[in-house]
Amino acid sequence: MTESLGVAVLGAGHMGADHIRRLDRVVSGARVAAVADPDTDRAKEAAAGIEGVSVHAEAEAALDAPGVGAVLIASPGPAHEAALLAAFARGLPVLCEKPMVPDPAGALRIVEAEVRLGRRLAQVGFMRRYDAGYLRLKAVLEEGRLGRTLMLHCVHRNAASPSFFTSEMLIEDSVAHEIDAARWLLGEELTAVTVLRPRASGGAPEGLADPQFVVFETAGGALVDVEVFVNCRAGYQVRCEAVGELGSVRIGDDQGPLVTVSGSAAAEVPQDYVVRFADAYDREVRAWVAAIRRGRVGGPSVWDGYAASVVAEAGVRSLRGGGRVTVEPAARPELYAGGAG
Ligand SMILES: NC(=O)C1=CN([C@@H]2O[C@H](COP(=O)(O)OP(=O)(O)OC[C@H]3O[C@@H](n4cnc5c(N)ncnc54)[C@H](O)[C@@H]3O)[C@@H](O)[C@H]2O)C=CC1
Ligand SMILES: O=C1[C@@H](O)[C@H](O)[C@@H](O)[C@H](O)[C@H]1O
Repeated sequence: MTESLGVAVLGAGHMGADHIRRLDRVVSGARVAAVADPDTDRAKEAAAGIEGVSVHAEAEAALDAPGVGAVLIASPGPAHEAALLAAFARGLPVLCEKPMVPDPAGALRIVEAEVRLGRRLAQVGFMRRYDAGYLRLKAVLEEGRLGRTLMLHCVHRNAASPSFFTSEMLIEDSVAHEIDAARWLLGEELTAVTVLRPRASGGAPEGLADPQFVVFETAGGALVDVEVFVNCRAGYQVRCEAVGELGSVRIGDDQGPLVTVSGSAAAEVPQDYVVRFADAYDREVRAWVAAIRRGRVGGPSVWDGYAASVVAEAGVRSLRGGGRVTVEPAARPELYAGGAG
């Protein structure tokens, strides 16, 4: 492919606007051809100054706009199923933000639709797989120096949650990242989940179960714990430590530059994911564009998206008082053969 890849971006909110900027200014070989958002003012603002872009209220109109050869879905999770099916119907490759489809039945419909096509068309936006720290952690585990991995300890804290956030979304939207990262790092499926609730923080909106402590069991007998705290107020903090038989490896403690002034020294803490994972999103979108230009789609698959939804749904049942809930996924189609993640 010699021409740049024309991308339709669906959703021009926080992530969509950031991906539009990235496609326009950071990633070579691609351009923003169309933007869709029911809030057309927001879409126009995100597309301002981009040559040749068209703006739409309806997602399907953007997919049919001139020059569109791929789709980046950054609308809210419940809108993803319709957008993925519309892209598949047009044979357009997709990068779909997580959660791919929050409801496992809908997620399975996406798997089945791609299997009917007989080839991969979609990549799911689990960007931790492109983060330098996570990649180093995975490399250490694969070297085998630590022996078998026994446990992962994860921390996922946001400074504040959006106003629409529910107790279930701490698992479906936030812990979704750790579910995928654990499957990918360990190469094992998560088979059971238990969600514990400490007392709620006074900093969380009334009624929100925040923080939560989530424990996953894996098929091979490892344990993964996740502290998720989406109104921690202090800043955005994502850490992961793998404990093996012979040692441990930990990422996420890197600080910003140390500023010393007026008798004290302090390091800056990023306030959100757009800053903390900026490099990972860049690498993710670059890899997606490069693969499409070579006629392929790689990265986290719709099966990975489905697996995350099934595990998260089990987590939601545990949160609602189900205790320890076992995960019961559908059979994995041949198209996605290989280990977990
Ligand atoms: N990978 C990551 O680290 C992150 C991923 N996300 C994911 O990105 C997606 C978007 O999240 P945010 O940008 O934070 O939400 P947001 O609420 O800031 O923006 C969503 C936008 O989508 C628009 N929209 C609603 N229905 C639509 C439809 N059918 N078609 C097109 N646009 C539609 C809304 O009007 C809004 O402008 C979600 O799936 C979220 O989970 C969000 C934050 C970080
Ligand atoms: O994906 C994300 C958001 O949707 C989610 O709400 C946040 O908790 C995560 O930190 C962020 O990476």
